[in-house]
Amino acid sequence: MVAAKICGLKTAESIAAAVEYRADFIGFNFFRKSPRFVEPAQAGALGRAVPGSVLKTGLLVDDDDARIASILGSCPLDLLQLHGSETPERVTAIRAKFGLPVMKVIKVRDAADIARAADYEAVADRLLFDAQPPAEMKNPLPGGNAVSFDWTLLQGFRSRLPWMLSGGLTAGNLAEAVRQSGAPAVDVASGVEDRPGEKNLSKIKDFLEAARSL
Ligand SMILES: O=C(O)c1ccccc1N[C@@H]1O[C@H](COP(=O)(O)O)[C@@H](O)[C@H]1O
Repeated sequence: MVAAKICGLKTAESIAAAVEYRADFIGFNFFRKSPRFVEPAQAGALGRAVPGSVLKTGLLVDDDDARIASILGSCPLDLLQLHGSETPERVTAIRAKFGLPVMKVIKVRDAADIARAADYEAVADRLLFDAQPPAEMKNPLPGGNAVSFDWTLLQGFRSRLPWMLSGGLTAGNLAEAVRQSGAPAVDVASGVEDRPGEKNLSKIKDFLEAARSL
């Protein structure tokens, strides 16, 4: 079994499916330019239906303290996912100010990117490896682009921190992604959707069942 996070949830139905099929984490996306963006007040209301055993994650991209405080004022969260270019110093500051665990995202194209994870070992609580979008992609998001990287780059990766794999995962490629990377946990946004921002409940079920079967 690998732990699983379903990210970019913004309806009661998709949250109910994630809870029913035993997601370990759910993610609310607070990056305004994303098709998965959810208003913090709406996320706060949706979050009331999430049992305490499922960690509510807030996806943030290079937000300042005022915005993070404002989000947390409307939406209690268990984990902050920092998906921008936050430095180790910024991660330290966010963690100290808000008193919440932080998952720092490392965007991967080659082995040098994996090595950058070491910069966050002492300051983050978790790591998440996502793909860097290819240079030719037009208007990529900072994540959630349904793009994978070479999973074998993570083979033998060791960290004192718990870590997750993301980037272009689906129920169909999950077993191979976990086999090649050794990931103990996985995260998905696009791979459980019909269109950007539109979750498909059957795909959520299939993804979570696939994760539990590994
Ligand atoms: O999903 C988004 O719209 C998004 C926007 C900005 C930053 C990150 C975003 N999503 C995260 O990206 C990865 C990969 O997603 P996908 O499965 O390839 O679509 C995942 O960790 C999402 O949490």
